Amino acid sequence: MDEQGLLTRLPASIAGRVQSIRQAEGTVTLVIDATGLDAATREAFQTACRDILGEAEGVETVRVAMMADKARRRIIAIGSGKGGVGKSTLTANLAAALHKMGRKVGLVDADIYGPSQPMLMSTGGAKPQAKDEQLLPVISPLGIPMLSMGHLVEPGKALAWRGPMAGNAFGQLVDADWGDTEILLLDLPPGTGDVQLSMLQKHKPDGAIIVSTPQDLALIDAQRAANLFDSGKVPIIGLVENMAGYACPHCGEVSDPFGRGGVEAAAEGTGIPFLGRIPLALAIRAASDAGEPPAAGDAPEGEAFTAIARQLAEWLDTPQGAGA
Ligand SMILES: Nc1ncnc2c1ncn2[C@@H]1O[C@H](COP(=O)(O)OP(=O)(O)OP(=O)(O)O)[C@@H](O)[C@H]1O
Repeated sequence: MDEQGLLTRLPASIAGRVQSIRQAEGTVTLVIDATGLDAATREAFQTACRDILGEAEGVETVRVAMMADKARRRIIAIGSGKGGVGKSTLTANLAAALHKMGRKVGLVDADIYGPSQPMLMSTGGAKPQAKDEQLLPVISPLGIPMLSMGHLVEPGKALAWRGPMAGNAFGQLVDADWGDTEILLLDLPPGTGDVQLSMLQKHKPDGAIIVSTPQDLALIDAQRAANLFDSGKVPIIGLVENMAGYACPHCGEVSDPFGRGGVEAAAEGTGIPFLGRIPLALAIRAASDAGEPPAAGDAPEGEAFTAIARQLAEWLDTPQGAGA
């Protein structure tokens, strides 16, 4: 029986609340909107789903996830095996694109080596307030709540931090008062050492995106990042290739200074989804330096970011992304 067929078996009161239903190898996974339901009704809905769908042909297991009234906040980490590959640029633009799509997105810049989000999001110099010992995020000109290591310490000061220290400061950022933020994007420090590991242990993200440039060396590092997330049991949403092909601003010819297709091939080899490529473009760098993420506007250089943000949004709506 297909998913639609399974859905019709459920009473309308439950079926109307089903956010997603997926069936694979005898397991049916349901995500149900539990807004306004009391504990007894939730329990009853879960039991009914298990009983009714468990009787359908070919169904062995029924998994039901109830999304609480206040949607659970999902943390998505953006990582890279090495620095300078565009991890922060991607994170800022994913935040801008998701915000534009109407998602309640916030941004944590955990990059102690070079916190660049204050510049990318035009919040340099802002000092976060605290209430009851909890930090209050700074609101960017785009309306995106954010906190950065750069808001907490002077440039360069956090560089010598070791894992536990960085982990504590990071905990303060993630445990801030994020209000109704539903998606928290996490700009991780580049690399795969104890600093990153301690951050993942402190707050396990719900999913991770890995950024790489097309060079072989960057790809080897990206594989290390994949191993780091695997060992922390963080699902990898996919790989993004940045600085892929250079469009000459004078003649328009596209060249591939770092090769082409390497990240996609690497993704294929490891079974990690490939989310897309972002060209190396002067306009991206100029907009980033000006604190105006291109994905916030309608300029063509924002499109590649928006396409990736759309895939992230889709992943978040799957049972796995919903934490089912
Ligand atoms: N697609 C792109 N086209 C042009 N410039 C880019 C692109 N992506 C990133 N850059 C530029 O490359 C530099 C490094 O980018 P970014 O700071 O995002 O990298 P990163 O991986 O976060 O680095 P790190 O975390 O090591 O500081 C920045 O100057 C940024 O503007």
